[in-house]
This record gives sequence, structure tokens and C-alpha cells, in this order.
Amino acid sequence: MTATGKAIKYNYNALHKPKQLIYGQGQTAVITGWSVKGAIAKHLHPQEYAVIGQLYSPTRGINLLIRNLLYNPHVRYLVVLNATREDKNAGAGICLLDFFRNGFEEGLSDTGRRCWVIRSAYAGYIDIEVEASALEKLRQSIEFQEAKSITEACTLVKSFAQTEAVEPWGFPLEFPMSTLVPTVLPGQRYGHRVEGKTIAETWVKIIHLIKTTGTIRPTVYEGQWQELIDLIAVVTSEPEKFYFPEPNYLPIDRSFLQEYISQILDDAPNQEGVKYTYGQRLRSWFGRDQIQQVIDKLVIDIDSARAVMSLWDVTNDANDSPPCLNHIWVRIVDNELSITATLRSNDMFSAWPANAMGLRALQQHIRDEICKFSTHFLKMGPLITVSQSAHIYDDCWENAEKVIQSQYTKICQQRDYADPVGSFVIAVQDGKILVEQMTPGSGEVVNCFLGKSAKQLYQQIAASCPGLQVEHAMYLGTELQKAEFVLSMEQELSYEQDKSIK
Ligand SMILES: O=c1ccn([C@H]2C[C@H](O)[C@@H](COP(=O)(O)O)O2)c(=O)[nH]1
Repeated sequence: MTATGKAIKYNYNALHKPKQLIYGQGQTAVITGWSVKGAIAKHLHPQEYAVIGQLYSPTRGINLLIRNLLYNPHVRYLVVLNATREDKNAGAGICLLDFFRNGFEEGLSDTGRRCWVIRSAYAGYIDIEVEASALEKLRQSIEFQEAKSITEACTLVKSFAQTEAVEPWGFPLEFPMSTLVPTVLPGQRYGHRVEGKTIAETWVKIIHLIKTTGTIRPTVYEGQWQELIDLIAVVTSEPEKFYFPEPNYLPIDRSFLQEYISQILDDAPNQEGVKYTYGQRLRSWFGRDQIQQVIDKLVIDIDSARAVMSLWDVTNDANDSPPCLNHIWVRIVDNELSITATLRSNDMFSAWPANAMGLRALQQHIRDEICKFSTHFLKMGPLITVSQSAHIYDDCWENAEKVIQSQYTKICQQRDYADPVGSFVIAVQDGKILVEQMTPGSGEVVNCFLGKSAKQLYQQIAASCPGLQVEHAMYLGTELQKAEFVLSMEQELSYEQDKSIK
């Protein structure tokens, strides 16, 4: 703190996420939610505020925000901006205000950890290590206001700045924090494939793959994430009205989805502080409606491989907040319409389910429109996402583990055994092992492998069918070993696939 004449200048010291904040010398903390913080800062003088920062999610951001406030007792005013649709969906601002309005009580977090639970309709937690008396003191010492627009927020900040300087409410407080270091198993680094029937099932498999084999790397947001590079997710049969598990373990629900779909399908006007919406990029950003263009293209030329929508603006996106969804490609094969979306950076735990459902709604819309304006009857094909940086942030690791523990085994048990590579019939004939590969469904023989040992055969099969499913390959290994055993024995034994040796 330095005193210059009458005005006192305070320094804000952030314990957490220091590079994500804009600093001033005043006594008001401004929480901008999803509106970009720079959009407010430009209307204010640094002496009018203590700090400006964004808060996206109640479960992920509030704990660190409160810890930072406890370390900066000169902050005596709080302005929470709640201006965008994203703020309404996330509820982070409301939850923060509820902390000050309603307080907190001891309870369990969504991962079952003991913590302080904010008395709010939105789930928000504070670490139990933070003393309750400090939290109460903070609540009593800060005057808070909600703003519905950037203009209103600035007016509030300026009016607080005009009041006399207030003494800090105490000394900076810091509390211990536990950290979780995951065990990472070895695995592929680049290029991964996950498939599931529904978005929910695929999501659980994605979370498991990243959590077990993803590399731990620093993020640009002063934390860490676990990351796989180029993860292709194929969702084969998400139902038209979307599948939400009961109880719902996804990070979104139906009412959130409703709002979100419109952010992808519908145009949106420019709004100060809002970076972009996908709907705006698709419908009007480049002076054309790309969704309609794709529909028109495919109505005329059903076999076209040129049905592309681009969201990356080379003239504009080298800035602070470029879109994550960059490229969408629509393809019709055998009367099945698939969509492939490329996301340069994808938060697989918190954002992917919404991204995938929004894209599925877009796919459905394009299919319906093509059917309406042509004589084609098209089925819904798969939804494919290509997530280039497929990551899980460290503050979601605990939740991710919980999803894996409660869902992954169940989902693996539900798998069917239809390997698209086909099936293999194994027999022992004339002192050799014979394996015939057959097409799935129709059972047409397409390949034959012959050899004396299990090794000779599995090497041939692996070379010929590199896409074989892991469990299927392991099964073949056990059967081939049985066949080799029968061949190697002096006495008359017979081999029959899937039966014990007689
Ligand atoms: O539709 C979206 C929008 C954002 N993100 C995530 C990906 C990153 O974790 C973060 C954006 O960070 P940058 O790569 O822009 O820094 O938001 C998504 O997963 N999907």
C-alpha cells in the first residue's frame, strides 16, 4: 500500500491464477463472468478497481477466487457482472453472490470430499481447510452488487471509487491446499480413437483414456492438464432427443443443452464483451450463412466432399479468444449423413458433452433440411469429433476419477462383440492351424491364414488386420494357443473353437 496525497493505492497480490487478472489500485474486485475482462477494464481507471477477473464456473473458480480475496483484505467492494447467456447457463456469478447473501455450510462436494458448500441453487464449494471464521469475516466485510450490463458494472465501480477509502478488514490470510498427482500409464502420444453408441458412453471412454494415458502438461492458464493429441471420437447412434443417463453423470443437463444448441444453430448479434458464438460464425460472420450453403450444396450434389463450414477467421483470430471449434465437414455415404468437427482445443471433461450435443443438433438440422428440399431419404450417420488438444484440467481430475470409478466398468461390460474387421473361424487341419476371416454380418470368407504355431498366425493376422479390436485380438491369441497345444500333443486331441480341449 502506498499513500499519495489523499488517495491510497493498494496492491492486489493474487495467490492463484495471477496472470489471468487485470490489476488496479482501488478497493473493488470486479468479476466479469463470461464477458471478457478487457471490455470492462477499458472503461475504468486502474485507481477505481482492485482487480478484474473472469469467473466461468461455480464449481471450478469460486474456491480460488475466495482464497485470493482472503489474501487481499483491502478489497471492500465486489461487483459481479451477470450479462451473457453463458453466465445464465453457468450460474457462477449467482453462486458467488449467494456466498455473500446466504453463506455456506459444511457438506460434501460432488466428488464426496468434505468442504464448505455455498447455500445456492448452483453447486459451489470452498475447501474445508479455509477457516469458517475467515469466510464469515470476508462475508461481513465486503459490500457486493450485481450488474446486468457492462455499463451498469462500470457505474457501480465508479460510485464505490468515489467513497472514502476504507481500512482493510484484517491481515492477508492464506490456508493450506492439497494437491493431487495422477498416475499416468504409458500409451500412444498422437492419434487416438474412441467409439461409443451415445455421447454419454463415448464421453466416459474418452475421460478414461485421457486420465490413464494423457500427458501432464502446463496450461497457459497457470495450472496443469492431462492431454492427448488428436483424439477422434465416433458417436454412432445418439438418439434424436438425446440420451441423458439416470442419474445424470454428465456435466450438463437438458435445460443447459436447450440454450447451448441455439448458440450453435442460431445467429447472434455482436455483444460487447462476448467473444463469439459458433452460431454467429456459421450464420453471418463471413457475410454468408454457411449452414444454408452446405444444405444447398448437398441437395444439388449428394456425393459432394466439399460441404465444409469454417469458423476460423484468419483476419481476426490471432487475438485473445479464438474459437475452439474450427472446421465442420458434412458427408453423405450410403444415405447416411455424418458430420466431422475439428476442435483445435477441447476441454473434454467440461465442454465436450455440450460441444458434441450441439454438433449433433446441427447434424440433425442439416439432415432434416436436405430431406425436406430433395427426394433423398437420409439416415443419421455418426457424429465424429476430432479434438486436437484433448485435455482435462487439473481442477477436474477428481471429478473425472469419480466418473471413471462409477461408470467405466459398467460401460465396458455393455460392449457388443461385433468387430467391423469381421470374425475369424479357427480350425486344426492336416497338422496345421487354419484361420478364415469373414465379413461381419454376411459371413463371406475374405481371407485365409495358415501356419503351424500360434505365433505364425497372430503375426499374419496382426499384419493383415491392424484395426482389430483389442479384446478381439486377445481372444484370438488364446484360441490360437489352444490350437497349437492340440497340434503339439502326441495323443489324439481335438480342437474346437470356443470349446475346451477334448
Ligand atoms: O466450445 C468450446 C470452447 C472452449 N473450449 C475449451 C478448450 C480450452 O480448454 C479452452 C479455450 O482455451 P484457449 O485454447 O482458447 O486458450 O476452452 C472447449 O472445449 N469447447
